[in-house]
Amino acid sequence: MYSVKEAFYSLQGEGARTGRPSVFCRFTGCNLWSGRERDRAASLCRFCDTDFIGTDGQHGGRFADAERLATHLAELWPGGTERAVPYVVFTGGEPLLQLDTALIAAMHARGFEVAVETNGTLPAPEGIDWLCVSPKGRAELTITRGDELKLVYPQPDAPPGRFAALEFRHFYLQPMDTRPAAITDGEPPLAASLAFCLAHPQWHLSLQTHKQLGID
Ligand SMILES: C[S@@+](CC[C@H](N)C(=O)[O-])C[C@H]1O[C@@H](n2cnc3c(N)ncnc32)[C@H](O)[C@@H]1O
Ligand SMILES: Nc1nc2[nH]cc(C(=O)O)c2c(=O)[nH]1
Ligand code: SF4
Ligand SMILES: [Mg+2]
Repeated sequence: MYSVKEAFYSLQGEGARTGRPSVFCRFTGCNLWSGRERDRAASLCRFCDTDFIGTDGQHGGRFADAERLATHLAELWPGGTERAVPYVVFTGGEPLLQLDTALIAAMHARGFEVAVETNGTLPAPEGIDWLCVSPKGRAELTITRGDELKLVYPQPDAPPGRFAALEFRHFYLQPMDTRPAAITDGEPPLAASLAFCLAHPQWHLSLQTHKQLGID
């Protein structure tokens, strides 16, 4: 059984594949925050910009097996795009609480490339085509290799230097959107991220372009 908060077709807004049309599957639940505002200040991840409670979002629901969820997600991909490789991004919440080899295989069988956005604290199943890890300063990172490391910046307890020697192909700083958590102290994230990237060119800037575009 899989619990999905919402699923939608949009453009990847972040990281190395920014701009790529993608089906997003947002799983319910996370291991670093309950999702309830009253628990935010005491959680391991405090700046989350996402509602991942329940299954009541667009195209959300509970799916009995991998075949049913894969069929549901594949229906969100537009027809008539013969030259595009279909692309699904599993996110959440924390997708590695639910994503398994059966679902990856079912998406591959439908022609999809499979991407994952994870906090990197849980083991990843085999077969993921694009792994994006976004470390959270207060949580132990157990995934130390992948395609892109996308660090929300600044996090006082997660300086970029801690991650710079890990085995990733791309290193991104993503300015923290302080609105969800009503964070008002500290340096402005965009200016701080820009300055850090210019001073440490291993790191590239990732903007959350979907927010600028006003899309999901
Ligand atoms: C909502 S998370 C879901 C996937 C997974 N739990 C994770 O944290 O990577 C998706 C992406 O949004 C980023 N993110 C969450 N809150 C953010 C914020 N306030 N500002 C910028 N990025 C944020 C996360 O770091 C992650 O890269
Ligand atoms: N357009 C768009 N791109 C995204 N990339 C990662 C997202 C996420 O919430 O994991 C996300 C999202 O929520 N929307
Ligand atoms: S950003 Fe990711 S790890 Fe942090 S609470 Fe949100 S879903 Fe969980
Ligand atoms: Mg998001």
